[in-house]
Amino acid sequence: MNNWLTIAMPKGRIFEEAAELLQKVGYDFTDVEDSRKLILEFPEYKVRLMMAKPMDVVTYVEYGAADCGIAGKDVLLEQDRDVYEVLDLNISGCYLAVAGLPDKPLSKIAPKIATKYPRVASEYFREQGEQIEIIPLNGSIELAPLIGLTDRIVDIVSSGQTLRENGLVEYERIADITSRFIVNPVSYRIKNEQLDPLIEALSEYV
Ligand SMILES: Nc1ncnc2c1ncn2[C@@H]1O[C@H](COP(=O)(O)OP(=O)(O)OP(=O)(O)O)[C@@H](O)[C@H]1O
Ligand SMILES: O=P(O)(O)OC[C@H]1O[C@H](OP(=O)(O)OP(=O)(O)O)[C@H](O)[C@@H]1O
Repeated sequence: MNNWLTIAMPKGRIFEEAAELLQKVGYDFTDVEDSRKLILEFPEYKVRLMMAKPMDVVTYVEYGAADCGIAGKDVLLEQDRDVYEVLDLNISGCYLAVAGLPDKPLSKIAPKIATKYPRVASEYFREQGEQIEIIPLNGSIELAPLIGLTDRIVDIVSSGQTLRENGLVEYERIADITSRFIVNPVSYRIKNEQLDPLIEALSEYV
């Protein structure tokens, strides 16, 4: 079993696109979608899938619990972990932006920013010369400016529907985001016979 490849897969929206891509290179994980199992084994491929929360994929890969995984660039920017980012899969495209109520200037002293990405937000505003106060949240970030909790949010935007339907506007765009194929540095060396062909095959389709 130790020559198997353990892949940390993000549950939810990325999984579907990632499974489609992996099917193109011969790995059919489509029936996984209906399962609640968290570890799934595929002897035919010598692959073990770990079904993880998207925010946790990089942790599993950094600690070697998974040899490789698929994570959004937002998570990689936020967590800054010791993994190799070997391929941009060009799936789950979105972007990180600063947003808030329209025509609302930033508070002069320590404007409050709600976000699931405190490190990204702090670095961004520091580069703008702004001293901010982070209000960390885990989801539905758009609520914060609506209830007067914060001046702005730093969150993911894709179609802009969530911002529009909540009367929020985008102020600045921080970074374009896609999902990336990441590898544990030790696995990259000792399992390169399995990893190199997979990365090579994927690179033909991204
Ligand atoms: N609206 C979106 N459109 C496209 N990609 C997105 C969108 N929102 C997030 N993503 C990407 O998908 C990844 C997972 O986001 P998602 O919000 O589904 O996960 P999560 O918030 O960790 O899970 P949950 O929402 O179940 O708590 C993000 O890291 C990001 O790269
Ligand atoms: O620009 P849009 O197409 O509207 O997409 C942006 C929304 O998508 C994500 O929310 P998600 O649905 O993942 O819920 P969450 O807020 O719990 O992360 C993100 O947090 C934004 O709220």
